[in-house]
Amino acid sequence: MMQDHLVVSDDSNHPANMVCSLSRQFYEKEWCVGTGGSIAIRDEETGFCYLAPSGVQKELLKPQDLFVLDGNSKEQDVYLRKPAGLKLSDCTPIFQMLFQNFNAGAIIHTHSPNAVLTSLLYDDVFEISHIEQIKALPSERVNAETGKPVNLLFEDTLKIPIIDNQNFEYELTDGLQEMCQKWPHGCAVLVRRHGIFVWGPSITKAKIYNESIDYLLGLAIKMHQLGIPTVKKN
Ligand SMILES: CSC[C@@H](O)[C@@H](O)C(=O)COP(=O)(O)O
Ligand SMILES: [Zn+2]
Repeated sequence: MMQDHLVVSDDSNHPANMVCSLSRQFYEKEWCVGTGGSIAIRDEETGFCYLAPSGVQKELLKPQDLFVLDGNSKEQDVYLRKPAGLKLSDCTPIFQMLFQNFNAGAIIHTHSPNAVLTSLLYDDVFEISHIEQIKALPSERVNAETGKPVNLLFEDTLKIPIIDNQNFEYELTDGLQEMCQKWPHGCAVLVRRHGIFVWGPSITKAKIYNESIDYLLGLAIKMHQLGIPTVKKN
């Protein structure tokens, strides 16, 4: 029972197609090379979670390579689709923790060189302020009328916590969960000498957050080289 109908669709916005097309894009950006990185999407309507297999070249992924888990179930590993001969992403415990406990609709994990370098320039938290692009990222504030989160302002400071890497991906889950509890409005955690996890309520939002953060991390590295502080004191 391959359940191909769960992953085969003409719609380019179908989660299975999005995992594949974004994995290709992220390979081109050197965020997901040599099998590194992974993307997971939870379909808002069905609650089904689309996950990539482990240890494969992510830029070559096809929808038929994807696993589908039932995100509606209290049990962790209810497989709706399990491709033969493939193993679930090592990031799965982290993805499930973010889907279940922090309402993530999509998670992007990359080994972006900007993320790895930035994790070596800051101790516990990456910080940057007064750069226009931070306005693409969520703040702690909510809109009084809609109750929905609003984005950071130009003069706000974006903060992203950093945790230390471990030998195995699953060993990062508790540290990441701790940071999500400490920073409930955050959308990213850097993993030192490894990369970054970025999430959002949808894959569109997660992609915008990931791109914006990477742009800011790249700027921060150059600012360090030029001796410019990344947080502006008025
Ligand atoms: C280059 S191996 C990288 C893995 O250990 C891991 O960090 C990773 O990003 C992808 O794991 P995967 O199991 O292929 O989804
Ligand atoms: Zn990784």
